[in-house]
Parts: sequence; structure tokens; C-alpha cells
Amino acid sequence: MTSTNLTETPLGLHFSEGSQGWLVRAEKQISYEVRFRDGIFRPEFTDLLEKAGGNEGTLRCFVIVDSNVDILHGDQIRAYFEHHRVDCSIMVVEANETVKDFETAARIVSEIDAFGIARRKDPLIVIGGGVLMDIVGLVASLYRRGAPFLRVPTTLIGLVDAGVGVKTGVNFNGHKNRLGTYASADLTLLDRRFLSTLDRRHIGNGLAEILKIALIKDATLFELLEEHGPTVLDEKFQGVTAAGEQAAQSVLHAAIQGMLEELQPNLWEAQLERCVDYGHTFSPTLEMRALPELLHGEAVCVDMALTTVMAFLRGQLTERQRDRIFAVMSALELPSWHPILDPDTLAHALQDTMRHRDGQQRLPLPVGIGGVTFVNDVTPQELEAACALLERLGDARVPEHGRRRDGESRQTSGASAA
Ligand SMILES: NC(=O)c1ccc[n+]([C@@H]2O[C@H](COP(=O)([O-])OP(=O)(O)OC[C@H]3O[C@@H](n4cnc5c(N)ncnc54)[C@H](O)[C@@H]3O)[C@@H](O)[C@H]2O)c1
Ligand SMILES: O=C(CO)[C@@H](O)[C@H](O)[C@H](O)[C@H](O)COP(=O)(O)O
Ligand SMILES: [Co+2]
Repeated sequence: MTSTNLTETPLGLHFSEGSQGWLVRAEKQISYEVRFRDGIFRPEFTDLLEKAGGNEGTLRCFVIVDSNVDILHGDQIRAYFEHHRVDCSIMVVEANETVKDFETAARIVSEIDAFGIARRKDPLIVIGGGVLMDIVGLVASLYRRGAPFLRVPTTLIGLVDAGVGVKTGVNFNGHKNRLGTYASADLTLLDRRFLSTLDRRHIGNGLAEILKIALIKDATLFELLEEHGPTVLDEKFQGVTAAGEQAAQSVLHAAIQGMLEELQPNLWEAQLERCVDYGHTFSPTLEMRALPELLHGEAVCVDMALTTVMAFLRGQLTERQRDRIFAVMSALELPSWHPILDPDTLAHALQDTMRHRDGQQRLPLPVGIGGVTFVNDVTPQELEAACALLERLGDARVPEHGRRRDGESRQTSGASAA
């Protein structure tokens, strides 16, 4: 239907005499807030209640809490809702990548039905990491075709990535996020105090997504990670020292600002060349095939290590820049190699991602540190050469070996030195 033969009818509908059909056009403006608030469950803070329709005493909401968060913070969460006399049901859900599926989503729907929520007034509140937020986001977008929801991320990935955008999803048929929607939460409350109970490995996991932003758009953030990465990892972003506090605030602010700058103009991903897809070309296949060994950010880091080598081999990164990147990955205790990597697996992963990118590779590659370009000409030979070089340069630090527990002293890793 071309716009030239359209006649606008009085109420704004368009009719085409030529094709004898109507054209319906509508726009939906959305806005949502992502707000820092340390100590969100302290009784004096009412941010969480802003969107729970009704007055104090008549507030009603359905709360979904990650089971590990419930063990560590459940008493405070319950006390908060009791203090504010909120009529709520709290559902505790085990959440990790192996149960990020439609069955878990359906269980949550059943519980919501049993409790009963008013369609527009009573929000869902999700308190947990990226997995639970992705599942509950999907549920919220499906439930009566859209229920209000609020997010309280409790992991670093949740704070800097999964909690700030609009993508929801579950894994399906062995594929990462194969079922999903775009749905904005009404409000996300970022409370970094939750990170105090997160284990060290998951702090590193979140730092991988921060490193992603640094590598493709923010050289200053990269320098911050070079200088203060180990400190924020040690201090879990809690600001134990003055320098650590300054670094924690700067790193979180830059990472979220950078992410939102990329998301806002392309929220529905009309543009499939997304620099925030950096590290997410080969990693969906690697993550799912290595499940549960590689965490999301770890798989992203292995992908970034591979594409760092590809960019180096193309002359887009100097050897010095390449080695600085590997040194930061190592300092953040992240893997830059995994035994699952081989040219066939990589070629298969690229094929699957090409379908996701509508038939083209659209592979983001770094240009220097902080720049990006998209390429469509990667060959199997290039993957083979990059894989061979990465096997020499990379570090397969996985949980069993090379990873420190909290409190242990730091060891140098085998990754290439600057
Ligand atoms: N929607 C998006 O835009 C987006 C962006 C990035 C990542 N993701 C998704 O996020 C997921 C990864 O998220 P994640 O790393 O948060 O994993 P996760 O949700 O599995 O949480 C990691 C682990 O930490 C535990 N945990 C959560 N908070 C805790 C706390 N405060 N203290 C102690 N333990 C705690 C959880 O129980 C879990 O075992 C992936 O599935 C990824 O695809 C989505
Ligand atoms: O991991 C995620 C989202 O799951 C983010 O870090 C990232 O920025 C992008 O959204 C990813 O590229 C993933 O997108 P998709 O493959 O799920 O469409
Ligand atoms: Co990601």
C-alpha cells in the first residue's frame, strides 16, 4: 500500500481505493526510570510503593524473589512490606541459567492467578538477578497482555545491564533467549548494597558486561577498569576504601550511562547493528553448550577475547592494545579462552547469530580501545586463525582452577602480559 493513494478518513484512519484496504497507524510513547537508591528496603524509603496503586494500607502487589536473595535478605524484604502494610504475596523462585525457561514463567503465572492482581494497578515486583528479571519481564508482558512491573536487581549484571533495558526472555530448545519480548518496567531501583552478598565470581561476571561497554565506546571507562578493576572486585562495589568508593560510583555510572545511551535511540532494535551486541555473537552458543560451566558474562568475555584477536589480526588493534585488553580480563578474573572453542563451533554460532541479525553477520569489532566497526566478511579461515592465536594467548580460567575464593590472595594469570 503506497502512501500516495491513501485517503485520510475523518477519524484519522487511512483508506486506499486502489487496494481496497485500511492502513492503521499508532504510536506508543514510553518512558521509564532507572534510579539509584542504596538501602531500598529501609523503612523510610518509599520508592517501591510509588507504583503500587492505592494508599498505604491498601497497597497490593505480587513479589517474586530469587531464592538465594530470599535466604540472605528475605527477612528485611518481608519486614519492609509488613511495615508499610502492603497486601502482598511473596513467591520465592530458584533462578539460574538452567531454569530460565518457559516452565518457570508458567509457574509464576499460576501463582499470580492464585493471588489475583488488578490489571493496571497492582504491580509485579521482581527482586533478583538477570535470570529472574528476564523471566518476570516476560511474564509481565504476557500477563493480560501487559502488567505493570518494577525491578530490583540484586546482581552486578542486573544493575548495569539486565535491569536497565527492555528485553525480556527465556531460553528455549537449547537456544539462548529464543522466546522473549520488549517490555519496559515502570521503575528500576538500583541498590548496590545487594552486591555485598554476591559471590566474587558473579562480580567478575558483571564486570565483563561493563568491560563490553568500555571496549566499544568508552576508553575512559576502560582506563578506570585498568586502574581500579581489582579494587571494585575485591570490595564488591561497597566502597570499603575512599578510592574504592569513588571507583565504584564512577564505574557504575559510566557503565549504565553508556548502556542507556545505546538503548534509548534503538529501544526496539529497529537497527540491528548494535554495539552493545559486542561479545554476544559467538557467546550465546558457547554459553548454552557449556551450561552450567560458563556464566553469561564469562561467555561474553570469551567472545570478546576472540573478537579482540580478530580485530588485532585485521590491524584494527595494536599488539599493545590487544595485550592491555587481555590484562584487564585477567585482572577481573575472567576467562579469555574455553576448551569448547573450535572453528566449527564458532562457524555454527555465527550462522545462528546471523539469523538473529536478519541474515547478515553485523559483527561488532573493536577499533582501538573505545571504538567499534561492524563487519560482514568474516570467513571460516579467519575464525580458524583467530581461534589458533587465542588458544595461545587466552586463559581458560574456569571455576575449578585459577579462580580465587573471597579472601584468598591474588595470583597472576597465564594471560598475555602487556
Ligand atoms: N534483558 C537484558 O537486557 C539482559 C542483559 C544482560 C543479561 N541478561 C541475562 O541475565 C542473565 C544473567 O544474569 P545474572 O548474572 O544476574 O545471573 P542470575 O540471575 O542467575 O544470578 C546469579 C546468581 O546469583 C544469585 N544471587 C542473586 N542476587 C544475589 C545476591 N544479592 N547475593 C547473593 N546471591 C545472589 C542468584 O540466585 C544466582 O544463583 C542471563 O540469562 C542473561 O541473558 C539479560
Ligand atoms: O545479554 C544481554 C541481553 O540478554 C545484553 O548484555 C546485550 O546488550 C544484548 O542485549 C545482547 O546482545 C543479547 O541480545 P539477544 O541476543 O538476546 O537479542
Ligand atoms: Co549480555
